[in-house]
Amino acid sequence: MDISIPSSNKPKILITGANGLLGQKLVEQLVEEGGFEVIATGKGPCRLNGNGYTYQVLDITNPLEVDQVITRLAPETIIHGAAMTNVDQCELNQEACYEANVKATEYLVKAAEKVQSHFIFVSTDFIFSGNDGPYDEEAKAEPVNFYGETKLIGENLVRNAKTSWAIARTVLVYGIANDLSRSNIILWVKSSLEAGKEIQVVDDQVRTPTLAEDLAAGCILIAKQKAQGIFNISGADVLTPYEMAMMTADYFGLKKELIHKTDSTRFTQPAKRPMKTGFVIDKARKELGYKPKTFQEGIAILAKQIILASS
Ligand SMILES: NC(=O)C1=CN([C@@H]2O[C@H](COP(=O)(O)OP(=O)(O)OC[C@H]3O[C@@H](n4cnc5c(N)ncnc54)[C@H](OP(=O)(O)O)[C@@H]3O)[C@@H](O)[C@H]2O)C=CC1
Ligand SMILES: Cc1cn([C@H]2C[C@H](O)[C@@H](COP(=O)(O)OP(=O)(O)O[C@H]3O[C@@H](C)C(=O)[C@@H](O)[C@H]3O)O2)c(=O)[nH]c1=O
Repeated sequence: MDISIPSSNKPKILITGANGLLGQKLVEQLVEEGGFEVIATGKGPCRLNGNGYTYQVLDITNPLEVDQVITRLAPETIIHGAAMTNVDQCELNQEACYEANVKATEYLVKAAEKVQSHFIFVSTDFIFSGNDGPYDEEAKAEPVNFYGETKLIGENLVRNAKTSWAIARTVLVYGIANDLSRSNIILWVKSSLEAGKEIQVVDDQVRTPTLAEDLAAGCILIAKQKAQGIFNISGADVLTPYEMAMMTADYFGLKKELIHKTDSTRFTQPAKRPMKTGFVIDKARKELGYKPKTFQEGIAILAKQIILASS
C-alpha cells in the first residue's frame, strides 16, 4: 500500500532504502525542513513512523519497477542509500550482493538519466584497502571484500552517469531507528554488556564512526546545494572499535571488564575488514558547511533516543 499525500509544487526528492537507518533519518529531516516533497521508497511495507511523506514500494532489483516509479514520479533529486549492507552476508552470498549493490544501481542511474534527476549515491570506506587511512576524496580505491567491490562498481556507474551526480562516502554508521534490519556498534556493545555477555573487540582497526543523523544532514546539504562530485561525510573522531566500546560502556555505566581487547588476527569475520580507514572531512566542511557531532555527543544523542523509544 502506498501512503500518499497531496502533491505540491515543491521539488521532489526520492529516497531508496527509506526503511533503513540512513533512510529513516533522511525522511525525518527532510520532512522537518519542508523544502522538498519527500518520496520514501523501500522493499515491502513502510516501516517509517510519522507522516508528511509519500511511501512507495520499490524493490530496486526489479528493473521494470525502477523504471516505472522513477519515470512516473520524475524526482528532481534521488538519494540512493538502499543496499545489501551486511558485509559478511555479501561475502557469503555474492550473487544477491551484486544484484542489490551493482545491478540495482545501474537500473536507478538509467532511470535517473531519463528524467535528469540529481543522483546522490551513498558509498563507503570499504572501497579502500585500509593500508593507509584516513582517506581524502582523491585516495586510490582498493577494496578487500566483496561488499566493498560492489560499492566501488556502483560508484563508477554513477561517475559515468549522463545526469548530475554526487557520491557521499561514509564510515561505520551508528544510530537507532524503527524496526532496523541490522544492528550497529553502539547498540551491539550496549545490549551485550547489559546482558552480561563478554565481548572481544578489536583494537587494531581504525574508523571515523558516523552518527546516522550527521550522514543524513550531509546528504541533504548535497541535495540542497545540488553539489557535484565526491564528499566524505563521516565523523571526525579517529577511533578503534575497542575505544568506541569502552566509551559506550563508560557513558551507560556498564561493566568494562566484559570488554576484552583483541586484534584482527584473533578476531576474524567471514569478510576481511580494511584495517585503517576513516575519512578526512575538510572538503565537506568547507564546501558544504558539514558539521558532524563528536562520538561522545553521538552516544548522548543515541541515549536520549533509546529512552524516548522505550517510553
Ligand atoms: N551502516 C554503515 O555502517 C555504513 C553504510 N554505508 C552505506 O550507507 C547506505 C545506507 O546504509 P544503512 O542505512 O546503514 O543500512 P540499512 O541496512 O539500515 O539500510 C539499507 C536499506 O536498503 C534496503 N534494501 C536492501 N535491498 C533492497 C532492495 N532490493 N530494494 C529496496 N530496498 C532495499 C534495506 O531494506 P530492508 O530494511 O527491508 O532490509 C534497508 O532498508 C548503504 O548504501 C550503505 O552501503 C556506508 C558506510 C557505512
Ligand atoms: C561484531 C564485532 C565487531 N567488531 C569490530 C569489527 C569492526 O571493526 C567493527 C564493526 O564490525 P561490524 O561487523 O559490526 O560492522 P561492519 O560490517 O564492519 O560495518 C561496516 O558496515 C558497512 C555497511 C560499511 O559500509 C562499513 O563502513 C562498515 O561500517 O567492530 C569486533 O571487534 N568484535 C565483534 O564481535
